[in-house]
Amino acid sequence: MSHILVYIAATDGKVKRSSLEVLSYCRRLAADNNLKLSAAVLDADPSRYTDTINQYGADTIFTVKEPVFANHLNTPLIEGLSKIISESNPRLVAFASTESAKEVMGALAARHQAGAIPDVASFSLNGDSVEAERPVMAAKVLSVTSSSSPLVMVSVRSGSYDAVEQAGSAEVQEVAFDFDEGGLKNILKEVISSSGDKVDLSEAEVVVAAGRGIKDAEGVKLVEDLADALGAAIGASRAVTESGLFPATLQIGQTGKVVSPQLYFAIGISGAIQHVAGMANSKVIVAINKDADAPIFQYATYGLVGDLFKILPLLTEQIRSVKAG
Ligand SMILES: Cc1cc2nc3c(=O)[nH]c(=O)nc-3n(C[C@H](O)[C@H](O)[C@H](O)COP(=O)(O)OP(=O)(O)OC[C@H]3O[C@@H](n4cnc5c(N)ncnc54)[C@H](O)[C@@H]3O)c2cc1C
Repeated sequence: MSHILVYIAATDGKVKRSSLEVLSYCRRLAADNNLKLSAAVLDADPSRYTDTINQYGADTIFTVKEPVFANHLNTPLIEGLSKIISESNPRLVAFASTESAKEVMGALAARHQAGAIPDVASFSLNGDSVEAERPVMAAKVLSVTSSSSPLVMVSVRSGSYDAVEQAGSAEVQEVAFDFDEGGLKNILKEVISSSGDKVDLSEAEVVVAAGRGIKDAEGVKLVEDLADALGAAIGASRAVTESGLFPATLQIGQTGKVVSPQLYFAIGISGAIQHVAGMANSKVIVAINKDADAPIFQYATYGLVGDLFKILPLLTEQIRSVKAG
């Protein structure tokens, strides 16, 4: 029986939530189409991830163990996944839309003559064809794309599906893999963490995002205090990253990161369509803005109309005292 293969992205001992979302959805898709579900994890020590993957009901977990994967380079990843695809012959390969997914998926699709549909918000398998919806033009329009290739690859925007546990008893298959690092055109010399990235923005459950309304260092401090009280990741609008108040790596939106947390605070953000394109998938959106007509309130679950410089200290204090019990 053919299968759906899900690539599991994992770093520092933690599986990316977006990969578990894709795996959960593919479990349903596989069952509906009489296919098996497989997961692939490639790491210096993949065994540290198999228990977590097993909580999401895969039939098989392909593991590839190689020290080179510790460096997070795309070339060995492409080679390792290519080997799994050649040996196991899946019907569909699904990725979470992470930073490297487009390059890895593009290279694999070219090599295996597969149809590739990147950055989808939803997809389905109908007989011979894979059909997907992709947000385009700053998410104003959904384009429907389909591929009837014998092998199709998709990458899925984070937050498109829920990660739903269903414990399984997957068979773990170790795939033999030899990689000659001498052939690498890129090498990783050093990893420098960004100071604002205490919590990984793309994977965060709670995001506190700052807009131009925060104005200056005092506003930055208020946003940092709220994020600290909530254990949240900090994000920002382009107006703020361009002003230098927060680094460009924290920008959310069409030309920044796409986030899909359980809880999103939009602080002094007007709600321009280019910003909304990066956060509209958030489950609960709380907007704080002094302008009652700001477009962000159209997307907000809860809206607070008022001066953020007055609201944030009170909110942070309340959260701290609730957490302190
Ligand atoms: C091609 C293109 C790509 C783009 N990509 C992105 C992107 O990826 N991400 C992105 O964010 N933007 C992007 N933009 C820019 C986008 O169009 C907006 O200009 C930007 O999002 C505005 O940021 P903002 O909401 O922080 O600022 P503003 O629109 O200036 O809004 C500031 C808000 O703060 C409120 N405010 C001010 N003072 C206070 C106060 N004391 N208390 C409470 N509220 C207050 C105001 O009422 C206002 O609503 C892009 C634009 C283009 C053309």
